[in-house]
Amino acid sequence: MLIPKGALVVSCQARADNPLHGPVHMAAMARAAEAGGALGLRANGAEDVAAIRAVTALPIIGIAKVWDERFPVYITPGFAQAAGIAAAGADIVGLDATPRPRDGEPVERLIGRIRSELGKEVFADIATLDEGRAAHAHGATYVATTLSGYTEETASRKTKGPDLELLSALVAAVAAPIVAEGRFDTPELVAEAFRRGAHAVVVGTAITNPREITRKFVQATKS
Ligand SMILES: CC(=O)N[C@H](C=O)[C@@H](O)[C@H](O)[C@H](O)COP(=O)(O)O
Repeated sequence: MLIPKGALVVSCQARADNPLHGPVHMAAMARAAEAGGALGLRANGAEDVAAIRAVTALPIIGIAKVWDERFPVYITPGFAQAAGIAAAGADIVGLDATPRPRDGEPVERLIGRIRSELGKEVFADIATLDEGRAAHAHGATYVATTLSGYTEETASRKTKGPDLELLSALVAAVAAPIVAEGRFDTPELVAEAFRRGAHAVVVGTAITNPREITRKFVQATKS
């Protein structure tokens, strides 16, 4: 299933150190997001994807994060991870589509194999306009601003807010549905992304991470 135009996609992820870690909490989070009007979901790991698949028919962007200090790429670095989340019920496979070193085949080959061998759409997380262009040329269905500010080359772009400039540049130059993701943490920023031509917007932390939301409020008690 594809992500409809104008969709709010909610990313339901909690790392191991987060009290909400685990498929039971993430499936509940996904149900809450759907009840609130989300038209798509993003989730990490086969367990969480399977638990979410069991409670919703919404399109799921599945990713599998693997941290390995030898490689900077951690979002679905190889075909084995992609196959795992596809088998768990993801409709779309999300992956790091930057040309950085990864534990696996080059990203262009990975995208091709996900499409031809798994029959899944590909959601390309990128950090620059050139990476967006390349991901589209390699056959990614969606191109998303997810990694802006999180790669060495773009570290200076990790401002408080999202990378709206990159979003606009991608919309102008890449003939694929462009998804706004990364630090879209207010309804106003979501509206701004759509004004700039985003196909969909993915929101994570601001909706599904109560620890971070609480920290923001606590900060206000100290200012
Ligand atoms: C850089 C990276 O690893 N981003 C991850 C990708 O899956 C997640 O940690 C983010 O929460 C997600 O992209 C949504 O963004 P935000 O939580 O800012 O709304």
